[in-house]
Parts: sequence; structure tokens; C-alpha cells
Amino acid sequence: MPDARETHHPLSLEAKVLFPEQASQFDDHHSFIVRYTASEDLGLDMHTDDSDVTFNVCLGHEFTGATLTFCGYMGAPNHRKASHVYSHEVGRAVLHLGSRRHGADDIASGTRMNLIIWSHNKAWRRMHKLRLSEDYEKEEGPPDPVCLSYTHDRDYLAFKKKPVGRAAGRNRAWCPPKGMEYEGFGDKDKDEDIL
Ligand SMILES: O=C(O)CCC(=O)C(=O)O
Ligand SMILES: [Fe+2]
Repeated sequence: MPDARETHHPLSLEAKVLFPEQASQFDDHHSFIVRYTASEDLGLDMHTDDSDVTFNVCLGHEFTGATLTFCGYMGAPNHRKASHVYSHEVGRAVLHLGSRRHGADDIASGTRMNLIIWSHNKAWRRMHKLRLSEDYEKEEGPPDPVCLSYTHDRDYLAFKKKPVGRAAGRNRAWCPPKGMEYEGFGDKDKDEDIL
């Protein structure tokens, strides 16, 4: 007999198959809608979610571009290496772990709206909360440029120019953590734009 709380979760059975540990139960969620269109937000910087499992359903409308690029898991040596580019289709959902780095690529035309459900498994997070100093592994090499986060990455400006239309917002750049840098990281965290 499924737990009464879980019967309300539209995709929990699928999540259990894909991620049996993280989706063993869901007891909380944070849900919201994202929207991208010319003259508003075009995309979303690389990040991980404050979720254990994320459900992302494309609601509409018509658009081109606006793919979702996935990289590695937070703290893994390939955290910032590209792994998959997902093309949204209206009416289709993608499920992924919150700890996988991902970002919404710029929309080329039209409008895309998606329902995002950040699902929480409180017992699992209590046991598996990543401790940056202890669980983080040294990066295997320089990041793939598509996986760079302007907000989070200390070395962003060594590889890419500041995204157009962004205010400051890099004062909390933490990635990679000190001591976990790839060979040759050098002084790439000097906050200077590339030429
Ligand atoms: O735009 C998308 O498909 C992803 C949005 C997202 O990753 C988020 O809101 O956390
Ligand atoms: Fe996300």
C-alpha cells in the first residue's frame, strides 16, 4: 500500500525506478514555474538544485533552443564535464537528481514555460548532505565551458566573458573549493575578464 503522502506525487513511481535511494520517500517539495522568452530571461546559469529529485515538466509554448545541458554530480571529479543535452518537448518531463549540475541554454525564439518540482526526502538528505571539505573530490581537469557557472565558479572568467546583462553577483563563487582544484588551476580565480 503506498504511503498516502506519496500518492499525491505524480511521478514518484518513475522516480523510484530511476533513483531508488533518493526517491524512497518524498515528504516535502518546492514547486515553481520558470519562463524564458526574448526580452526577459533567456536561460539559467549552471547550478544544482536544492532538491533530492527534480521533476521538470515542459508546459509550453512554442520555442526553439532552450535545451537543458547536464554536467556531472556535485563533488565528483567530473562535476563540470558535459554529459547530456536534453531537448524539452511540451508535455514531457525530465527527472534528475538535484545534485547533478545543469543549466538552461538560451532560448532562440518563442516562449518556454516549465513546471519545476524540487522534491525532498528528509531522511536521505540528513544522511547524505555533502560536506564540501570531506566529500568533495579533486577535479579531474579543466571544466568544459558549457558547464561553467558565472555565479558559482571561481575560474569562470578565465574561460568565458561575463554574460551580457548580469550585474555583479559573483561574490559567493566557491567552485572548485580550495584544495580541490584541477592541476594547472593556477591563478584562474583572479576576477579579471578574458581579453
Ligand atoms: O529551465 C529548465 O528547464 C530548468 C530550470 C531549473 O533548472 C531550475 O529552475 O532549477
Ligand atoms: Fe535546476
